[in-house]
Amino acid sequence: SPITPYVLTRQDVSTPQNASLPNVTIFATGGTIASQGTTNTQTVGYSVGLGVEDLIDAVPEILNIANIQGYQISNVGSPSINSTILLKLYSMVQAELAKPEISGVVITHGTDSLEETAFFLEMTINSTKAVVMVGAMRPATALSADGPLNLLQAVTLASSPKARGRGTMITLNDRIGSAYVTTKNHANSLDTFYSAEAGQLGFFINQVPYFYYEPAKPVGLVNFDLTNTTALPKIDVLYAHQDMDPGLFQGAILLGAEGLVVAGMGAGGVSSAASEVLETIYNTTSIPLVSSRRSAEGFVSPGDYMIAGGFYNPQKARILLQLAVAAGRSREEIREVFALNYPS
Ligand SMILES: NC(=O)C[C@H](N)C(=O)O
Repeated sequence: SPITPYVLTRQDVSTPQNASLPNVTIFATGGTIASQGTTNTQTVGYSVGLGVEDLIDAVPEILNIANIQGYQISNVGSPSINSTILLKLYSMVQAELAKPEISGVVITHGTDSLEETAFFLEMTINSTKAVVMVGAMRPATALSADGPLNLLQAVTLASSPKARGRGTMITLNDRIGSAYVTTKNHANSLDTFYSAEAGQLGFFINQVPYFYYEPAKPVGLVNFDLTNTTALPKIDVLYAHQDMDPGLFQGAILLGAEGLVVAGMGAGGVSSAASEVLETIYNTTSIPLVSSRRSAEGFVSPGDYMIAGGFYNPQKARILLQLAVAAGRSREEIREVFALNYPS
């Protein structure tokens, strides 16, 4: 069913839109940025409930930056974001960016799975306009809530001509990161999307985005056209550990998984028992098996029958595998997609 937009109007002037300002559309999905606690010191155990109009109304200053309209895509904690929501977001964002009058879009999202949605959009949206994902680590009711300034910065970024050609970006706590590599690093800290390895594109100084580099594309970037896609395949991530039950791999396949990502130990290690089961799956099915790492950073090298995840962490590898399977790529073609992010 069509979603009605919420348009923020200027209460102090008679004309709601300012023709000299860029137009930015906000898609709200839920998360801490849309959450409320019962006291202003509560920073855990709060609940999602604020709508896109509340988020926008809380920062009237954004009217000095852009003409804003907002759509409510979902209103959930980001662990509950699923491929149905992703496909809805994809088609609405793609359609919005195709409108000549739109400068860019902002997606408000819980931070827990924000990087997965961001990576999904990075690999599917076909536009040079800015796609900015933003969240918050403190609920809207907290002392020093971070959501309002994060949202103001996200709208500023989506309005900026300098943000074009940079793919999907994640902004939080003054930082601007590339969706291709940025990861949630800390469960509680405001600076959770800080990434020491790569992916920091810029920083806000007094709310002005400063980019360290000219626009550049990550080497492994691919574009999947989802125009005719109505569902995404089931891909599971299995986390390796001492005494892992190798039956979990077969169990996932029995439950309908069309691909598996293994969050292996170190640079992708699994026990010899697990490896035997995975090799049997490889030899008896055409299911793609991707080897990633439970270590926070690093590279998984190509070696055996497993498709090496390279630099992709398990959750990004899962999205890439999901898109490649949805595109009908064979196991060997999927290996080539992943190989784009290996050194050559
Ligand atoms: N900071 C956050 O947004 C966390 C929240 N649990 C979510 O991802 O929805």
